[in-house]
Amino acid sequence: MSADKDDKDNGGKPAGGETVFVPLTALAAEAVHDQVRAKRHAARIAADMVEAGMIVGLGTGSTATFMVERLGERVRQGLAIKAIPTSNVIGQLAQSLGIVLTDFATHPVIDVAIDGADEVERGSLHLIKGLGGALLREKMVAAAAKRFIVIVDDSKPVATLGERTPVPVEVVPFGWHATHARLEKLGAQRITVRQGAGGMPFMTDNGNMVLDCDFGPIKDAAHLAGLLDRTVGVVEHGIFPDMATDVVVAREQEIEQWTRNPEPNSPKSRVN
Ligand SMILES: O=C(CO)[C@H](O)[C@H](O)COP(=O)(O)O
Repeated sequence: MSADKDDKDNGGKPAGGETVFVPLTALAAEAVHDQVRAKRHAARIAADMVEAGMIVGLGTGSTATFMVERLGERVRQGLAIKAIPTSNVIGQLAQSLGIVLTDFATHPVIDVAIDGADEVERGSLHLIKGLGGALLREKMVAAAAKRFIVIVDDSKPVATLGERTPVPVEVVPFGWHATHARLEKLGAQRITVRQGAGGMPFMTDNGNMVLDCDFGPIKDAAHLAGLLDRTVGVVEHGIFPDMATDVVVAREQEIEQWTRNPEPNSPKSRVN
């Protein structure tokens, strides 16, 4: 139903009092705009924490892309860093911006990794990651980092992990139906094969498939992560328990920083 002139003169309600559904396009666009600004804000704050001489892990996704762009600006201004990217696309972007890439053979320890997330559990700082499909390299880079800064807009924090987001699970294509059955036995209520271009299954940079597993709210993330770690056919999964050292949550104007150390899980708020 659309609102005609009389409806508008009547506060959006037709003469009969029936509710009119006004198209939300403008409002939705505004919300998306706010979210983009928030992501850019969080990204900038984290990129500005990087210091000269550091080895930096570059995450994947839209928020991480803003962070890499900001690092590129800083490199153009003279910041000397080397980076390990978590995906081919981010590696290409970083190189195009003049950021020097390195690898684990040369630098097995990363000073700081900066990445987005799909969910951040308030308090524990456990994460779900991988809706962008880069979870394996993201976890390897985060695991090698002394400090792992997660950058999100305020749509990402949740009370319980799994509230809104399925757990992406990277599986070997060989025998994936058997892996699918094992994941169902672990309690996945709904499993979706991630789709790529042309109706084909999505393939990660490592040549694997992704099964998005809806476990519902996850009471014990570390326990489920352990079960997934031991599931044959699973290469990696998107539960990152106890890995984030810092989380930067951005709204349009306000920033919250949650830090695991020195006071574990204590939210520190400041307004920028
Ligand atoms: O885990 C990821 C990619 O594998 C991303 O960090 C996650 O999906 C968040 O993406 P965005 O910053 O675009 O919201």
